[in-house]
This record gives sequence, structure tokens and C-alpha cells, in this order.
Amino acid sequence: MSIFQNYIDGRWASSDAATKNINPSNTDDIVGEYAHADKNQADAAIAAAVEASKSWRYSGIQQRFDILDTIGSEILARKDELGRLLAREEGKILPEATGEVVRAGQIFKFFAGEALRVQGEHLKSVRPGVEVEVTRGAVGVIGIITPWNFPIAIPAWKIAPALAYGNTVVFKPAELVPGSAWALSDIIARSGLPNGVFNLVMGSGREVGQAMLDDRRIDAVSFTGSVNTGGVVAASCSRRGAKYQLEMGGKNPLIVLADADIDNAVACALNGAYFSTGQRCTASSRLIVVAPVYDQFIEALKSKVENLIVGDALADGTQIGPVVDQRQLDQNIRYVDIGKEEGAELLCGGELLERETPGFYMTPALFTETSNKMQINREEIFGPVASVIKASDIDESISLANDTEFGLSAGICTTSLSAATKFKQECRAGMVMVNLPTAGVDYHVPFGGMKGSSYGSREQGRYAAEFYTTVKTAYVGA
Ligand SMILES: NC(=O)C1=CN([C@@H]2O[C@H](COP(=O)(O)OP(=O)(O)OC[C@H]3O[C@@H](n4cnc5c(N)ncnc54)[C@H](OP(=O)(O)O)[C@@H]3O)[C@@H](O)[C@H]2O)C=CC1
Ligand SMILES: O=C(O)CCC(=O)C(=O)O
Repeated sequence: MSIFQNYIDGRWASSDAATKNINPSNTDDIVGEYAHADKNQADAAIAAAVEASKSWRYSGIQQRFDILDTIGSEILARKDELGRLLAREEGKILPEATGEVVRAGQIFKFFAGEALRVQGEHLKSVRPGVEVEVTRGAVGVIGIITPWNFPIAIPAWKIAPALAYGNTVVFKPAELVPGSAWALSDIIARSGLPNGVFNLVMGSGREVGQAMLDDRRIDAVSFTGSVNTGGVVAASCSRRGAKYQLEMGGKNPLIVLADADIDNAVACALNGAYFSTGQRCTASSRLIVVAPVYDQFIEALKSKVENLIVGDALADGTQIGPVVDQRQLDQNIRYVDIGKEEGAELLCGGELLERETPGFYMTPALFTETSNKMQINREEIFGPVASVIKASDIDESISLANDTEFGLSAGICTTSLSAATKFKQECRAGMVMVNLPTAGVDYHVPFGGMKGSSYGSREQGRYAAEFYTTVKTAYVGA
């Protein structure tokens, strides 16, 4: 089997060190062997990005538009093939995987347009005869470190704005899912970018990722992943004064009020808590339901959860794919045990499951009789496990929703305009949803959270310019 190589300074590197990319739906299926970069390759990638930055930061906006638009077009044209690859390596079911690929293509198209819309200001100085110009320029070299749960969309929403605003990139994807990252990099490599502007270094976080964090030549780091690694990124970058942006966990609440359309509330909970196997930082892991509809909601949700079809991500009809790997599966089952020990009632699921092929399967778990103080309601599980918490009214529901160290996404199901307005105002989350699942977002508007979920300026939409540009104020005398 030939090795999919790293891309450094406009060339595919040659390296024998490789990691096997394993299909979580069928661990006998090896998706491919992907190069495993070391510190030397990280160093070469960073050097190439520094050199390329000298001219790319001054590149024309039409050139940037054309390149990003070309990348977006190829991703969209190959959505079915890339969707299959994503489903095969990450375990997301095929329709979701294809949807993610489409989203990645749309993101490149969006930022192609944004490259044309970089704005500045021209002001009078308070000193007579002096003019002031405020412009936005490239930051320089951006280190991009991404997780496994959105193997093409998250890289896209970091790489596209980085390039659109004239930065060069060193990209380190999660080792678990190098296939989509490599395919995206192959498309970028053929898009007409000058050598060194974009570099791919597949390798471990501890070696390659840490080398990027510690390297003074990397001006800014954009990271999505766990809270623990986010802390490492923050400490390393602040030590050397580099700009950084973190997207981390969530413990996202979905509130169901007594006046909610219960069928829709159940559909929102089912989608938010279990789709994508619960492996979304926007997943609804805490379902806060008011007493008058508590029993009705639980009964309806339980019957839906029990009937979810768990299986091979590529098979027709599968609704919930496998967990991404053994480590994550062990973590999920450990939390199911913790929930039981804490006194929560496991209404259904939470068991290992065998399918025709060896894979990381479990039944989606639903806990009731839980309190917000329980560990299962405080820590991000990142699997198909959700808890129901009973509340008396909207005030207690919002107070429970806010009682968490996280603040990424939050939802409410209600038919009351005033309840929805109150929730939107008082909920301490970066994204608030009314009669919609907490997960599943648009590609052209800001994405990010409050409190422990995020740090730095927002990702996506035109707000991304804040992170990927730096502001310069010029004073011009007569
Ligand atoms: N909020 C989110 O979107 C996500 C949250 N998670 C949460 O994190 C848990 C663990 O998942 P995991 O994938 O291990 O998350 P990590 O935070 O460890 O991984 C995210 C990325 O950071 C890299 N990395 C790891 N250590 C370092 C380091 N010291 N310096 C620089 N980069 C580093 C990883 O590399 P490598 O390829 O070696 O892993 C990966 O590319 C999950 O169970 C879940 O709770 C996970 C994924 C996404
Ligand atoms: O909900 C979504 O679509 C985005 C989720 C996400 O970005 C994440 O889980 O990291």
C-alpha cells in the first residue's frame, strides 16, 4: 500500500513513517496509510510558510478569489466520493458525511467572496493636514490544528479564511482521520497557490502539534479540540505572545417548555443528542424539561431512541454510525457507568453492540432522574449519551442551562415568543437556537461560544476576519 504523503513547500514529501487509517465501522478495513511527520518536517513546513508569506501577503485579491473558488468547486464536484471517504474513516453516516463535504465546499466559495471585501477606513486626523488610514493585513503564518469529528469542515473553516486574508498555513489534522485532510490538501495543492503558502503535516499532536505551538515563526494558532489540549495551546502561545483562538467543549442544554410542540421537541433532542453519534461539540447532552410535559416527552423520546438504527456508516438506512475509536468508546461506556453509580436511571441504551463487522458500536443512551450536579451533566462525554433534567419553569430551566463551565450552544422548544426572547437574552451561550437542534449550523455566520467553550474571536462568516487579519493605522502628513 503506498503512503499518502505530507505536502511541504509545494512538494509531496517522501517518508516511510506512516499511520494506518482504520474504518471504525469495520476495523478490518484499512482506509490507507498516511505519513507520520516528525519535528524536522514540521520545521521544514514552517520555514516554507515563512518564506511564502513574504509575497503571498501582497497577492492580489482576484488571485485569492480564483484559487479559493476553484478549491470550492472541486470539493462540491466530488462530494459523493469525498463523503464516502469521510464516512469510512470517521464513522459519520453517509448523508451526514456528504453534507459536511458540501459545507466545506461552500465555505471555500464564501471566503473566495470575502477575499474581495476586505475593508479599511479613511479618517481625518485631529491634527490639521494629516490623514489617517486604517487597514487590515495578513497576520503571517497560521498554525491550524484540528480534531477528528469534522475532518473536512473544520479544516475548511480555518484554512479558507487564512488564505483569503493573505496568510500562509501549516495544517496539522487529527491523526485519527488523515484521509479527508489529505484529500482536501491534494485539492488545495492543485489550485494554483504558490509553493509554501499551504503545507500539510500529518503527525501526532504531542510531537508535530507541540512543535508548532512552540515555534516563534508561527504568528497565530487556530485550534479546535478538547479542553485539555486547548489549555496546552493557550499556555504555549501566551508564553511566546502568539495570537490564538480556541474552540473546545460543550455541555449544551435543550430546554423543553410546557407549551412546546412536543413532536418537534423530541425531533430536536434526537438530532441534537444522537446524530453524528453525539460526537459534536454542539450536541445537546442536557435535556431540561419542565414538569408538566416531562413524562410525555420522555416516553416519546425513549421510543425514538430505542428505534434508532445503529450500524455501518456506509450502509443504507443506518441512522447512527460507530463511535470513532476504542478510546472514545471506552470513555462513553465509562460515563454510562458513572451515571448509574451517581443514581441516574438508565432508561435505554448504553451497551456495547455487535454488528456484522468488527467496529466500535454502542446503543444510544438516555438517562433520566438526573441532577445538574452529576458528573454526567458537568463533563463533556462526546458520545451518544444524553440526560434529562426536570425543571419547574422557564426561570429554573435557564438557570440550570447556565449552570455549567461551558457556553457553546443552547436551545429552547416553545411556542411562546416572550419565552423565546427571554431565553435568547439570558442564556449564556454563543449560539442560541429556538425550536431547532443545538447542533447543525450555517457556514456564513459566526460560530463560537462563551465561558470555557471558546477563547478569542469568533470563527466563520465575516467575523473570521478578526482572527486572520491584523489592523494597521497609518498617519500621513502633507
Ligand atoms: N470540541 C470539539 O470539537 C472536540 C472535542 N473533543 C473532546 O476531546 C476528547 C479527546 O479527543 P482528542 O482527539 O484526543 O482531542 P485533542 O484535543 O487531543 O485533539 C485535537 C487536536 O489537537 C492535537 N493535539 C493533541 N495534543 C497536542 C499538543 N500537545 N499540542 C498541539 N496539538 C495537540 C491532536 O493531535 P492528534 O492527531 O495527535 O490527536 C488533534 O489534532 C474527546 O473525547 C472529546 O471530549 C474532541 C474532538 C473535537
Ligand atoms: O453543529 C455543527 O454543525 C458544528 C459542530 C462542530 O463544529 C463541532 O462539533 O466541532
